[in-house]
Amino acid sequence: MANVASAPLLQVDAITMIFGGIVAIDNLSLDVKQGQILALMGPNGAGKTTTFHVIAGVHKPTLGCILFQGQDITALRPDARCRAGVARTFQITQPFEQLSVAENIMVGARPYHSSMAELRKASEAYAHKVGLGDKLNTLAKGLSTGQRKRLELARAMATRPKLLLMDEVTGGVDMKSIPGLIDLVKTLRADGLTIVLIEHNMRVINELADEAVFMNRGARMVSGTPHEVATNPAVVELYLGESADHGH
Ligand SMILES: Nc1ncnc2c1ncn2[C@@H]1O[C@H](COP(=O)(O)OP(=O)(O)OP(=O)(O)O)[C@@H](O)[C@H]1O
Repeated sequence: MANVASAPLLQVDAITMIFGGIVAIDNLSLDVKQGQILALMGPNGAGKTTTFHVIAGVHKPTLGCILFQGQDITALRPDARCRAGVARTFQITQPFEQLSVAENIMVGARPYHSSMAELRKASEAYAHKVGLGDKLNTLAKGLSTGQRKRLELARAMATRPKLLLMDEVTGGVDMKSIPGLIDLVKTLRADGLTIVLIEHNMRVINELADEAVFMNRGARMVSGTPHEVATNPAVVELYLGESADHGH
C-alpha cells in the first residue's frame, strides 16, 4: 500500500445534485487522501458519473461543496480545476483520430511548455511512460481499445494532475490487456498520483483500490476495503438482483 498521508487531498462535502425531479446524488461525502486509490462502485444510475462531473466542474452541485487541497473549488470552471490539478479520463475515449499518439499528448501538455521541441520531448516521455513509446507516429484511429486507454491516461497525465478521476480504465478492454493496465495505474500511483476510479471489474478494484465506496440511488450505501464491500450482503443482493434483471 502506498504512503497515505492523513489530510484529504479531495473532500466531497455533502453534495446533492438534482436534475429536474431526479436526485442523481443524495448528500454524498467522500474524503480522498493524498496517495490513495478510491473506487466508486454501484449499479447503473447510482450516480458515479455525476459525482465525477461534479468533482471535475461540469455540474455545479445543487447543495454542498468540493474542497481540493483545502480550497473550496465549487465555483471553479473545469479548465481552472484542471490547472489546479484535477484531471479526468473518459470511459469512451475520444482522441483526435487523425492525429498521432505524440500529437494527441501534445494537446494536453501544451500549456506547460514554451517551445515546440520541449513540448514534443515531454509528450514522447508521457507516451513511453504509458507503454506507447513505439507508437509515437501512429494515428489514434489505428490504436486498439487498450492502447486508446493508455493514450487517454497519457493525455491526462500531461496536464500534470495531482488527482486523476479514472472512468472504467479497463472497460471494453480484452482480458489479456487488463493486467498491463493495472500495472500502469500502479506505476502512476507510485509516482505520487491520487486516484478515484469508477470501476465494475472486481479484480481491478481488488488489485488497485485502498477503499471502495458502493453507491446506490445517489448515496453511499456501503464502504470499506474492496473485500468488505464485495462481500457485504446488501451489495451482493443488489448486484445479483441486477444480474438477474439483465440476464447476465
Ligand atoms: N444531465 C442529466 N439530466 C437528467 N438526469 C441525469 C443527468 N445526468 C444524470 N442523470 C440521472 O442521474 C442518475 C445518476 O446517473 P449517473 O450517470 O451518474 O449514474 P452512474 O452510476 O454513472 O451509472 P452508469 O454506471 O450507468 O454510468 C440517473 O438516474 C441519470 O439518469
